[in-house]
Amino acid sequence: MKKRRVVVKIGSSSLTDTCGGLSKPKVQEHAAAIALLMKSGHEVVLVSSGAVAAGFRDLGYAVRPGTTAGKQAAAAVGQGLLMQAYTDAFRSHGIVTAQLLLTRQDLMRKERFHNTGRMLEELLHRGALPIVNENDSVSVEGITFGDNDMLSALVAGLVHADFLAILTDVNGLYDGNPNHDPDAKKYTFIPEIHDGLLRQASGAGSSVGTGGMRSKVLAARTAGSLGVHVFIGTGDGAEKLLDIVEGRGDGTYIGISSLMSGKDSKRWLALCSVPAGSITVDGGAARALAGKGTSLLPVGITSVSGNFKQGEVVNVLDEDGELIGRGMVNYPADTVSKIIGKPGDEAMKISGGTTPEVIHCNRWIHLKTKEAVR
Ligand SMILES: Nc1ncnc2c1ncn2[C@@H]1O[C@H](COP(=O)(O)OP(=O)(O)O)[C@@H](O)[C@H]1O
Ligand SMILES: N[C@@H](CCC(=O)OP(=O)(O)O)C(=O)O
Repeated sequence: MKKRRVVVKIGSSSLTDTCGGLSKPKVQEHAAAIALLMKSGHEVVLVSSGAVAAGFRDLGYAVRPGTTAGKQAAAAVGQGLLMQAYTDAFRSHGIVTAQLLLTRQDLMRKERFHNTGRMLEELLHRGALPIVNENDSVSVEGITFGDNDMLSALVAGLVHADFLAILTDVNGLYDGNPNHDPDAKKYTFIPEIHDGLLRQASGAGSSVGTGGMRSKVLAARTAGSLGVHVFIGTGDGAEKLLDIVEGRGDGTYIGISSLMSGKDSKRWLALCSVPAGSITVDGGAARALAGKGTSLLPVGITSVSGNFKQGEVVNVLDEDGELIGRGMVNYPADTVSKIIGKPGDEAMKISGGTTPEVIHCNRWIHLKTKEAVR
């Protein structure tokens, strides 16, 4: 896989324990995952929250302070603790850390913006890990970044990152807050952010997080406009970030289809994707898919199995049940079931979609059975 420049954003909820306060085991787990990503050849910039959450208890606050002065004071204590924990954790992996505290003005003025960018380039060139946070203790109310989700999107644009991974305490964007609505459904793949998605995302889920899912979706939109692809979700263990950049993360990918362009896309479909179901096609469709440049249309489908969602990957089988390939679907399983065997116009009327293709040829790989991985 291509070596990528990745910005990783870690929220307060993923760094603290249940009573607030920094969780060293969590810091160490993130450090192991970032170290593995760097050792695999990827360049990483870390945007880390957690200064206020790490500092408020030592100042005698029972909960995260609400006043500006309280947050600034807690951040002045917590930022040092946060960096100390990161520096210790990364030293054990032989990685040098660098602290960068930004205020909004640093990115608003062109000269400072370029200086910051050059400095980050130098750190990356030297193999160090820049760790960025807002300079909370001196940031002036009204001209802050608002939250670190937006800061991470701007940093990703500044360093021309390929990918922004936003790690949080929930495994992706749902069509409602899953902590309140047990029937909320998760999006695995979103081509781009539209206003309807913003309406489905609400505020913070923990007592230490600030912006909630809404600020992540807004950040994803900004990152997208800067040409950066985004993942929002979670993960465990040292492999989690490698899994995320290779398309196996537990969360929502935004704009990932173009990230996985050309050969990378095909390789990911073949090797790394985990099929969420299968579609069986008739002989005509099987022959067409085996040739070049053909998309899968509903008219060639004979049955559907599994409860896959839009944007997930499915196995495509011939009438004998043999695997012929794998592709990313434009419609969820229940919609595909309704348009089986239908001509394009009728299928679009039923699905309400803008394309009759169930799998576009750019998101399809033809596999011989013995090449199949799962
Ligand atoms: N549509 C949604 N999908 C997923 N999570 C949501 C949604 N709307 C609101 N949330 C909430 O957003 C929270 C994550 O944001 P936040 O608490 O600010 O985390 P962090 O500290 O990682 O930035 C989740 O725990 C969840 O309660
Ligand atoms: N800069 C602040 C974090 C602000 C913030 O956006 O927090 P979060 O929603 O947990 O990412 C801090 O370090 O405490």
